[in-house]
Amino acid sequence: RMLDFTFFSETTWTLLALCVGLLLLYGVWPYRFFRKLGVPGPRPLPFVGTLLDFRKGLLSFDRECQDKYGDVWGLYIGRSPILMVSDPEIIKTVMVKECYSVFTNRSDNAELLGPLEDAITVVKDEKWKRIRSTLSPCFTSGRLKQVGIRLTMMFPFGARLAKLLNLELMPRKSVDFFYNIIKKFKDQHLNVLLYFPAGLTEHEILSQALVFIFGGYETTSTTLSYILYNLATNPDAMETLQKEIDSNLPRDAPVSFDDVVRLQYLDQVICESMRLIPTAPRLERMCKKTIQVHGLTIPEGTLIGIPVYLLHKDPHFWSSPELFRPERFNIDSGEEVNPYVYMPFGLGPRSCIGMRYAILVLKMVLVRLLQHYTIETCKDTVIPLEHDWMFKPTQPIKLTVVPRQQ
Ligand code: HEM
Repeated sequence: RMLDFTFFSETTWTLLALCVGLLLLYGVWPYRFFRKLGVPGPRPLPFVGTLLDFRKGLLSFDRECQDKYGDVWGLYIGRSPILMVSDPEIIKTVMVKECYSVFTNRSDNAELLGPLEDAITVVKDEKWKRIRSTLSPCFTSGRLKQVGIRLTMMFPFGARLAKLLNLELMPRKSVDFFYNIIKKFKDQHLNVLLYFPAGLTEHEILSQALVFIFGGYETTSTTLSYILYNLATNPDAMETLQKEIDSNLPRDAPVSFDDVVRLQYLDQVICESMRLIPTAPRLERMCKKTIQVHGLTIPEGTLIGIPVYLLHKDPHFWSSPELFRPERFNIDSGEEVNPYVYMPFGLGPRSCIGMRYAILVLKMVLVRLLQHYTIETCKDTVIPLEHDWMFKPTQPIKLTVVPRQQ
């Protein structure tokens, strides 16, 4: 049946067509951005940009782009451009050299308001510098030594937290929930404030406490499960590690900070696991001032994306990148690690503040666990590990824990 065009008047049709036209124009308007800059990249679709390409998987998509366009390419997350960079020299400038002057902040994250608006991860410029320098002394090795053995005892509490935190994003309700718990705790035990250096307001202190719970717990436990997965699928490495632990530490004595620092192979296992499966597969920095970097003009307001996962597996920088070979991190191995293509905890002044603490926790837990158990694969273990587009394992990681003979 023919459409009845007389249903609307001519003027209405014209207005409708104009609206649709304007809507489409609105949808594709931002896509001039990289064209103007001369930066190549996959063709974006109206409104969604290049988001649908993520269905191919983060690594395959980034690898495909790098193969086609080189070390600098442009993507669109919806209508927002993101300039992807995999060139070590540009990465060095963005993350380290010009961190304070140009690339100080991450993207604006409108969701993190309320209790988290003062969080060190989201605050900007001078405020970030003040909070960061106030918190940094909490993470020196001297402070970590004080924390020492007590660390491992915090895990049962953490397990309960994990259940509550098993949420995709950070819904306001649960953020408020934790904020109130910490506030109550603080009000009842005023002396905990003594552990915090002066210079932060109460809201700022509580925000940081929240960030440490949200940002520190999940990352550490995810990293731990990847390490156990890599050890289980590489039994030779597991055996070497257990030998190192057994020959250096008595089985039932408490494990100290100095004990775990001495274990070199343990350190290499952690480094290699975080190379093969980085917990944070991409990093970002916002450009706050137009700048020329190695011949590339980056306009103010451009978001830079660093494809960590891609860099960690780039055959230009790693031999047999798909293999789990902790030895490559041995200083005597003769294999050089380029610091600008290896960044499991980020890079430069805005890198992870909890890195040393997290590594200490991982080492303590691994030592205690592997003294008494061997981790093995079972029929339900998915090999190789598959990730969804959000970089979460598509299937839960299932392993067998076998008690060792005493
Ligand atoms: C294995 C566990 C962890 C991993 C893999 C990890 C990884 C990261 C990464 C990749 C970043 C972004 C760095 C960048 O943009 O250059 C980051 C930032 C951060 N992490 Fe961690 N992290 C871990 C544990 C922790 C822990 C235990 C804490 C707290 C006690 C923590 C606190 C933070 C904070 C506060 C930031 C933001 C720093 C800033 O903006 O100045 N992280 N982390």
